[in-house]
Amino acid sequence: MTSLTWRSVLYVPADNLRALEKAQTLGADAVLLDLEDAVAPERKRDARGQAAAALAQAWPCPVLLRVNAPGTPWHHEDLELALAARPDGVVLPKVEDPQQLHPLPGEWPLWAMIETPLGVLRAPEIAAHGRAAGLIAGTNDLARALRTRPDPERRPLLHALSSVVLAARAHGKVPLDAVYNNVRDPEGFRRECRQGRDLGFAGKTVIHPLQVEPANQEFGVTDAEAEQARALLAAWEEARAQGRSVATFSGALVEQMHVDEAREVLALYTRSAG
Ligand SMILES: CC(C)(COP(=O)(O)OP(=O)(O)OC[C@H]1O[C@@H](n2cnc3c(N)ncnc32)[C@H](O)[C@@H]1OP(=O)(O)O)[C@@H](O)C(=O)NCCC(=O)NCCSC(=O)C[C@H](O)C(=O)O
Ligand SMILES: [Mg+2]
Repeated sequence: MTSLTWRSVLYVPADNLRALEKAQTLGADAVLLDLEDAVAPERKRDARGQAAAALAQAWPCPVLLRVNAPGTPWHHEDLELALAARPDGVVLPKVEDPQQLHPLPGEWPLWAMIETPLGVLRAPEIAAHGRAAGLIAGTNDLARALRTRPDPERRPLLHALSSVVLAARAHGKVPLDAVYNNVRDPEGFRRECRQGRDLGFAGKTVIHPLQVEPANQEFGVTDAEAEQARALLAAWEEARAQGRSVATFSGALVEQMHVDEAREVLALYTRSAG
């Protein structure tokens, strides 16, 4: 499954051995080993060692490594680990400038976290960077920096979330939605997944085993959606065979972009099933 079709990306604190073991079995489309905010300063070294051991194992999915930000005391050693252990990608927190991606060694794809006001404003330049594979929204840090009030509908953050999607999509990169902190609120989690999907995010970052399958469902393609896409394509083929340039399906206009979208839906459906 390519990163274009990651529905769930599971954060795992790299100092939590049990979580590292468990993460291999949970069905997330990708796993993100965290050396940053989920790991206390005095545990960074242990976390690095455990991340190295985890990356040496065979995983059923791609594994990303979130390093500490440039300018922190841990950044260089985190990068050395990344160079040696070769994760499938490196996640850089609190990116505010594309220049921060330039000096990074290695050849792994970079995932830039957009979680500060400046990061949001510069998201287009960051997404345009050649090594950026995608943008990840970080609403815990962003909400704090913006001094927003908590809002179950994320209204104070909608502009920023859409900016992340817009910047990533403009440059053909993958936008991943932020985490939902309440791991015991399945309804709220699903609601936020649906909102993220409506906004254009490709998938969601998650923090707990209970969030993996719901994210896979909400960002995946249902049997009914696949059937709908097939029927639209059939209506299109029929119209084209009759020499018409446009078609209607269920009473609505169908043009080439709807056909492209239906093909994308079916490709995602096939990849998710496999
Ligand atoms: C949120 C948690 C601290 C909850 O922990 P806990 O209450 O201990 O969970 P449970 O007892 O329900 O756990 C049940 C079992 O599941 C395993 N587990 C828990 N979380 C994970 C995980 N992320 N990956 C794999 N396995 C996990 C437990 O070990 C239990 O296993 P078992 O012993 O077999 O029963 C905790 O879930 C957690 O630490 N989550 C990750 C937190 C994290 O990574 N935070 C950093 C990213 S969030 C962020 O801030 C993004 C961004 O930067 C921003 O600014 O927004
Ligand atoms: Mg953060």
